[in-house]
Amino acid sequence: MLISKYSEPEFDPYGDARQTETDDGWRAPLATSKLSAVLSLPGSKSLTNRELVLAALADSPSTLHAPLWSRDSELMVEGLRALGTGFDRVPGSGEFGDDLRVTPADELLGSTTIDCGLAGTVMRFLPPVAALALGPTTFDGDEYARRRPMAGVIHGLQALGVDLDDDRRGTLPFTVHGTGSVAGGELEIDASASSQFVSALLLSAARFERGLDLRHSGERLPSLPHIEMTIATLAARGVAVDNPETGRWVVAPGPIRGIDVDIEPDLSNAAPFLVAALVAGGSVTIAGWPAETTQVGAQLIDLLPQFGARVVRDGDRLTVHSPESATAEARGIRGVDLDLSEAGELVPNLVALAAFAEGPSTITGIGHIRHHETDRLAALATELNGLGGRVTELEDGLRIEPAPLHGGAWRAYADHRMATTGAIVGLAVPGVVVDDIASTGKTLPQFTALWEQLLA
Ligand SMILES: O=C(O)C1=C[C@@H](OP(=O)(O)O)[C@@H](O)[C@H](O)C1
Ligand SMILES: C=C(OP(=O)(O)O)C(=O)O
Repeated sequence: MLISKYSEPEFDPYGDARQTETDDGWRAPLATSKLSAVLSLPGSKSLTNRELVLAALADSPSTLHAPLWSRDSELMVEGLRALGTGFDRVPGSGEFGDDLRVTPADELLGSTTIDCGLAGTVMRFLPPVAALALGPTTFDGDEYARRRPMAGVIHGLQALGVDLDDDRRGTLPFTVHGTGSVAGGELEIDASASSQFVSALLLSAARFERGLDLRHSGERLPSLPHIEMTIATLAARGVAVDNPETGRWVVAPGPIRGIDVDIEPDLSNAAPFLVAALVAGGSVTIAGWPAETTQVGAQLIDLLPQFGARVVRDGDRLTVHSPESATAEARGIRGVDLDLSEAGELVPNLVALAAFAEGPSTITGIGHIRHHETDRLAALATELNGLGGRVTELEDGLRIEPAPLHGGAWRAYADHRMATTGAIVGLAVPGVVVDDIASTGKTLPQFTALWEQLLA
């Protein structure tokens, strides 16, 4: 359990979830009538953690309005605080917690240890920051975090001349021996395993003495919208990223501006609620949907209609209605054939939807999600098949065939999106028990409370 170092009220990333857990797990509630819910969601993990890093590297203080307060953002704050960054909670108008004032350190200082938990953004985005700090910083995390790929960041920093001691394992734990500056310059990395390698280096690049001329050399580059998000957050702080050709990014050295920034609601965390409209029937509305965004969750607007949903936007409200072809006997969900290489983090929830479709689905381009919080391809196949599903693992994806599901245990593997996927299945299948619903605290500590609101 993570103890917040903030002043009162203490922040508990597992608060709502813990209250609803029993000894054997969380009994996923069954939907007993059609949904008609309007929900608001807390801030985006990807935006919050980028803005925290950039605020810490900026030349003046920043304020984050309506940031995410969750395990991943807490770990990012604690990591940056350990390097000397100042944080103050300030009352804000957000529904889900205070605003956050970030005061950059005069000089970043190492001689510390950073706990990355299971957060990809923390383990990838902070080592370049630690390289800019004076003194050694040791990185470690949860047990499974030691299996998540880090090579692009580790070898990338080493190639830039940073003294990084990783016992040649290419994973956590490792120590960055920061000297207060990074030379920067030309660099080639393979980011096939995670777009976060590219984002990590770009976020700190303007603070390198020669900036960065970064090339990606691998066969594929997953999660491109997340790199676009990195570029957009840098641009808002006066850092231009030149993209002269596919797979190459150039950043000139220069200041990163302190700014006040509104954090958008997390659109990937909208996925379980929107998917629920198709599984349980009825409609689900998310309030506060941004007019424009770089979040990959926005792709749900085009993805859900492929399963048969009707999606309506009305100002800042996005509503998903169950398929018009739905009847009292059938949900009317269509099977799909999708390449989700850009939207890997949406896969678990969409696979649950495919499990209720009338025809088979194939989802490809997602080999990299074997390196997310768990091997998501194996986890999804194992858990759905354990409930009677017919899911086959492909080299870079999954094939899902229609099959009647029955209740039983659903393992979350400490993965927030596996936990929410179990909740979706449990909407329509009686007796699904999720072993670790508290893992939703990684990015959405309010998950179980919002799920109750969804079903109210
Ligand atoms: O930069 C980010 O905020 C993220 C990038 C993606 O990582 P991968 O490229 O490893 O899939 C995504 O899946 C993850 O949830 C968040
Ligand atoms: C892959 C994910 O997280 P992380 O930021 O830890 O990579 C995710 O949230 O789906």
